[in-house]
Amino acid sequence: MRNEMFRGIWNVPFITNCYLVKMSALRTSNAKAVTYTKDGLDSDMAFCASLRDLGIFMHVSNEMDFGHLVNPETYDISRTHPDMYQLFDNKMEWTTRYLHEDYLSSFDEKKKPNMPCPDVYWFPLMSKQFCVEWIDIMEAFGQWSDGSNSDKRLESGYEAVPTRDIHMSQVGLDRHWLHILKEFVRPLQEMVFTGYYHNPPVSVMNFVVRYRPDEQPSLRPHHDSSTYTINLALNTPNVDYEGGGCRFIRYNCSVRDTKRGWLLMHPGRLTHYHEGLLVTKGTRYIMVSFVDP
Ligand SMILES: O=C(O)CCC(=O)C(=O)O
Ligand SMILES: [Fe+2]
Repeated sequence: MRNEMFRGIWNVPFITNCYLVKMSALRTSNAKAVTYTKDGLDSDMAFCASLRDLGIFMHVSNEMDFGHLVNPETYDISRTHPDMYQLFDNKMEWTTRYLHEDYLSSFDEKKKPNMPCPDVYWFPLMSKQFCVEWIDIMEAFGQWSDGSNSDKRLESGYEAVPTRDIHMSQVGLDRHWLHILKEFVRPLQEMVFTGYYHNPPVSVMNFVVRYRPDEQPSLRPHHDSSTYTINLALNTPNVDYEGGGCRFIRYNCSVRDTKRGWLLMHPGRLTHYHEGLLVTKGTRYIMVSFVDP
């Protein structure tokens, strides 16, 4: 019943926390005996006992979805977009809200995967709402790195190709992001890079990059320290910014028309030397992971 294998209405001896009352049941004269107090019983027990004594029936229904009650132990209203942090407490709603509506279509056997450049794959992953809230969370946190080579967040303290970025560990979303990698990204990877299996994917570098003309407008050619990299577009070219995109130098092939919520997946080294193209106006945001360094 709780897992919705059955839908229906059940007559039950006890209800608690939250209920709807048909007022006419309580407007009868004997309903005056309904009480929340009875020796030795807590208030819910006392209430239900008095309803039973009066022959007033209680029911539980799962015929309709009424939404959910948040768990106040884990729902942290001090966070920007606390629902984003509810992945482990409220998985079903989280997935409905934040996974891209076309995510599953990538697994359609009749469909050929999108490959905008050689061995660069392109999949819908996260919803528009996810992208909007993810950017909000980063901007509310606001502590973008300074783009220099020294980076205290890394074990080595050194970043060879620095970006202006925020790491997921800084905003308490690293566990959530690793779960996304394991549950949603890994199955896509297994489909296109066949025979490579690594579960769970390992990733220590998970970050949002911000490109702006007056801050960091582009990223010089480099390899990533990854087996494969994912690069998720969080906003939209020619709407939120001009220019931008990712160029794969060996193939002289660029992806400029990136789509919000879609990820690019490409090998990190050797063949996929790449660069971040110049943003000439506005702000471009991407979420990047170096998977299996
Ligand atoms: O701007 C891009 O799309 C490329 C980003 C990138 O290569 C990186 O962050 O390592
Ligand atoms: Fe890169």
